[in-house]
This record gives sequence, structure tokens and C-alpha cells, in this order.
Amino acid sequence: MTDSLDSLRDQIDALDQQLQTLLNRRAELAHAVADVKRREDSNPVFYRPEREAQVLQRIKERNQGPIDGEAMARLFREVMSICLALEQPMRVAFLGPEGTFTQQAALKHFGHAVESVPLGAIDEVFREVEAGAAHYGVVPVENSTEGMVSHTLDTFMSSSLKICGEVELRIHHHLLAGPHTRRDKVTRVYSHQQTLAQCRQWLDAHLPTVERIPVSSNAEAARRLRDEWNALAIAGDMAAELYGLERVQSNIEDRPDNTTRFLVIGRQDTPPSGRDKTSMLVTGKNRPGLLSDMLLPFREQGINLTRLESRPSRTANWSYVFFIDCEGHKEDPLLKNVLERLEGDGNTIRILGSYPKAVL
Ligand SMILES: C=C(O[C@@H]1C=C(C(=O)O)C=C[C@H]1O)C(=O)O
Repeated sequence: MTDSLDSLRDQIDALDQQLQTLLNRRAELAHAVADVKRREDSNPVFYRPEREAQVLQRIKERNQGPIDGEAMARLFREVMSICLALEQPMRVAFLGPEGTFTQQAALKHFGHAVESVPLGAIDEVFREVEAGAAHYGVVPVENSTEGMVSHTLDTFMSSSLKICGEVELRIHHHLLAGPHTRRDKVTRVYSHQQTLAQCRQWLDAHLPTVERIPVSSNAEAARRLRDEWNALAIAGDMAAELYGLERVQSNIEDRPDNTTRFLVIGRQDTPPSGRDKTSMLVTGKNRPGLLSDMLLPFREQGINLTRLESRPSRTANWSYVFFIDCEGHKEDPLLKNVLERLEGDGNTIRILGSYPKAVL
């Protein structure tokens, strides 16, 4: 005979009570961990990305369902966010304003118990963290359709901050209308330059005569609709919700797998987690074969490169800096060997950070 509704609810109530007890016990242990960190270090680092990545990865691997592994990991992400906030309230700066995909990425990575602080430009996020006004920052670094965010790469060249983590976010762009929008009188559409580019084909097909106006961010595009009657905006879910906008058309991005990668920046080195990446800046004397010689040690040690970008070094014309991302941690013997080889060949290397691969 199947259980009655009341009997099932009684079982749920009993489990909720156990879960509540266990979660509070977990929080007590987080408090105790914070005490250990304070005893061991006069300037303790409470946020441990390598540990959080291990916890979340283990949650996904051992999950038996019916709750989906990704959903279960997101649940524990919020539990850890609350536990970390009990150790130390966190301020996380991000490329604003409120409602940007970067804020969405910051909350996805740190959970909702952090204080998220919007800033107007990528270099302002770096400065906020360098000044100690925020513990960490989150900035966009590349998009699967439009490539790298050069301002982020260029800012690393003049910053001492480290990369402590990465976040990958599937990007869905929606065409939005404001409370005063006259659909038959639309003459312009606002969005960030990268977003306009990521929706180019859709706009060519559906709004070919509407003027495309780039603004500082998608959230800024959404904000403008509050006061304008002849405009539309392209932004994501958070911006639409934050500014109370109506979806005219969902998911208008040209590529359905459109993904943006974000970096978490901070002032700490991150120990190995077991599933890491390393980002570095490499410069060498310009000569034939410079780049191929730089890449050969990675190949010989069987280390996979995940990104390679060049940017003007700004020290001399036609002199370039290479941004290289590879799998592994800078403490791994094979990667240490590669770094020694590169330096031995006369290159200058600056490790931007070794950090856990994105788990969520
Ligand atoms: C509890 C700790 O502190 C923080 C909270 C964690 C958690 O809730 O699991 C994990 C790592 C830290 O960011 C710890 O360092 O183990």
C-alpha cells in the first residue's frame, strides 16, 4: 500500500529537521576552521578555492539522484557561501552595473551570501581588489563567439593580482522592451558591443533598419529602457528582472553554445586542487621561431594548452606579450620543467595564477 500524503509529509518533516541540524553543525565546524586559520596566520585567508572546488567536484561525482548533480552542487555552493560568510563576510567586485552577466558569474562562483559590488570598468575592479576594498573581483576574459576581452588581458600587464578561479557562463541574450516602449516606433536597440556582435545575424534578419547603439554593458542597456519609448535592449535574465523589462524575444544569440569565461582575481596564491589550470604572461626577444620555441616544451611534456593570445606589449612597436593558459598547476613537476625551459631560453614569465578548473 502506498504512503498517505500526511505520512509522506511527516517523513519530509523528519528529514528537514535532520538536515537543519546537520547544516548548523556544518556551520559550527566552519566557525572552528576559521579559528584555526586565525591561529595559524596573522593575516588569514578564509576563502580556499582549491578546497571548495574539491568539495563541489566530489558532490557531483558521488551524486546518485534523483536531484541532478549540477543542481546538487549549486545547492552545496550556497551552503558553502553561507559557511564562508560566517568565517568572514566577503566583498566581491564585478564589472557592473547591477544585472550584468559578470554579476551572474560572481554569484554563481561565490554563492549569494557575498556582498557583490558593481564597478564601471574592468580596471576599476582590479583597483578595488588591489586597494583591499574588495576581497576578490570577477571580470570577463573571453567569449566563445567573439574571442578575448582585451581590456582584461591588458589590465593584467599592469596589475600584481593573481587569478584564483574561473567561471563559465552560458550566455542567453533576450530582446527586451521597457514599460513605455512603442513597438511600432522602435528606432534603436541598445546593448554592449560584444552582445550586438553575438546577435548580429538575428538583428540583420529581424531588425535590419533599427540603429544598433553600443553602451558600456548589457545592464546599462536595460537601465536606459526605463525612460525611453522608441528603444529596445538586448540583455540577460538578471538585467531583465532587475529593471522590470518584458521579453520580446528570448535567446537571440547567433550561436546556441555561446559561453563567456570569467576570471576570479585576488591577492592570494592557490594551492593545487587536483584539477587545475595555469595562466601566464610570456615575453621573449622578437625573432623567427620565437613562438614555436615557446610552445615546444609544452608539447614535449604533454601539457595541453587551452588558450593562446598575443597582445601588444606597449613597450615597443611590434613587440608582443603572449597570454598562455595550460592545464596543470605551477607546482606540478612537468609544468615546473616547462617553465624552467622557457626561462632558460631567455623568455620572461609571469604566472598570473594556478587555479581550479570551473566546476559549476
Ligand atoms: C570550511 C572552510 O572554509 C571555507 C568554506 C568551505 C566550505 O564551506 O566547505 C570550504 C573552503 C573555504 O572557502 C575550509 O577552508 O575548509
